[in-house]
Amino acid sequence: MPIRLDDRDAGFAAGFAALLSAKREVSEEVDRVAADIIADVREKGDAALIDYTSRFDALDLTPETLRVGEAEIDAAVAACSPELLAALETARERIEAYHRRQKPADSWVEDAAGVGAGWRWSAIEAVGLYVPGGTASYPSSVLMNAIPAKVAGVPRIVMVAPTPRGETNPLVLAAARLAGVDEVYRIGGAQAVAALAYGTAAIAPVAKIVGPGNAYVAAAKRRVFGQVGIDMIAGPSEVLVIADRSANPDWIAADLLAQAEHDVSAQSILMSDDAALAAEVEKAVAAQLATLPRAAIAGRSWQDFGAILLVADLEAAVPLVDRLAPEHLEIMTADPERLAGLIRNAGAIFLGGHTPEAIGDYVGGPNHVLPTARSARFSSGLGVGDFMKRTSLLKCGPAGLRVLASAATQLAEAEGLQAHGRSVTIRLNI
Ligand SMILES: NC(=O)c1ccc[n+]([C@@H]2O[C@H](COP(=O)([O-])OP(=O)(O)OC[C@H]3O[C@@H](n4cnc5c(N)ncnc54)[C@H](O)[C@@H]3O)[C@@H](O)[C@H]2O)c1
Ligand SMILES: N[C@H](CO)Cc1c[nH]c[nH+]1
Ligand SMILES: [Zn+2]
Repeated sequence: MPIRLDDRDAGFAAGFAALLSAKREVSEEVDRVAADIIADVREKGDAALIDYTSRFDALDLTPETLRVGEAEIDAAVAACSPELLAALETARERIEAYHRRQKPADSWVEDAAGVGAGWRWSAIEAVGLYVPGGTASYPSSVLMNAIPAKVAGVPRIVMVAPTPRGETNPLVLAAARLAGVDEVYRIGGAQAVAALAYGTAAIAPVAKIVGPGNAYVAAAKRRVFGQVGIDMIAGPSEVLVIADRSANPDWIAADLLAQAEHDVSAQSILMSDDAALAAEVEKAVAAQLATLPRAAIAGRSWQDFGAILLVADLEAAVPLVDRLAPEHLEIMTADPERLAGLIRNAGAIFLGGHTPEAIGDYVGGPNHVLPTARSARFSSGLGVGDFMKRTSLLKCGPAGLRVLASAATQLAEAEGLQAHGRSVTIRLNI
């Protein structure tokens, strides 16, 4: 049974707090397992990768077969139908056009003191893309990870993706080729994250790891942060649908199940001011579940983490949405833009009944790698900026230095740092 709460009930505050703190992913056990795997990969390198891939993905590899060869990628492209490759190309074009708009600009200004100051953006030298592949394969996630990296100008783009039982979805490899990925390795989980962070004999380390994955992947990314950069915590998928009487209950049910089918730890929530609509949605979820091939996964997610929140008034529900900070927020109300304008915390917002979140997963243009587990309070979806860093630039001539010297030396003195002050004044005596 999904959780049911009504903000007019006495127990609502406690029930909502319990919903917020429900642990869907990082349990201490998952974190401990990820830590052990990382330590093992650091110690034993490729041998540990081979061992874990055999254990978790039922695939026997050698140091030579960890990497997917160019001939295998050629064969995968050839195995995809022209229609599917055309769909992939449509997605690529739209995702690239959207991300080109994100490219940040350098800046340089010479101020009244004659001092020049600015910044310069440069691409990160090597990035690792995690593409999930445990219970489903994600060609779309290849594009969402690789295209912004390419737009940013990253010179070395490395992709890892598990291939359970050695079954590779050819479209994953075709997407890697289309998006310009440089190296592909058939490994996943915490072991792949560790290999990217610390390197092994077969895999040179990268400077940053991005991309979504299950709880083990998310825990490993948290653990290697510092050794490498990471984008965010993009764990099991989430959707919050906020709907009024104008919405179609069958469409809402379909969207709730679209996220639930990702993972037993996924979370789908409906928030509405209309109890009759909520009841219709619940009925529609049950009916549609019966016809889904991934009903076992979606059903468990809905039973364990699904929720229906009734609110007296949608506007007053805005602070609740901000506290949940969902990965995806769908607004199916008479005036979605107005409600969207009031919301601060959401990874991505989908406006109106004709914008199913799945369009954003594949071809909308915006990135589908988004912050989960309430991290949309402080982070954003993957973008070009995640693959770049900003270096500041400063230039004083003799006149500019003279203008700023007095303030700088006074501040140095106040901090008790005499060498700092002297490094300024020594230049004034010439
Ligand atoms: N937030 C986002 O942007 C976004 C986008 C796409 C997918 N997702 C999420 O990505 C996830 C994909 O998960 P998945 O499982 O299909 O693929 P995955 O590639 O993330 O995980 C598979 C790997 O997990 C490891 N693993 C599995 N069980 C383990 C165990 N008991 N101990 C140690 N390691 C273990 C294995 O190494 C395996 O290769 C889903 O949760 C989905 O919701 C999120
Ligand atoms: N909804 C996922 C992000 O939570 C992304 C995805 C890829 N393919 C299908 N869906
Ligand atoms: Zn999805």
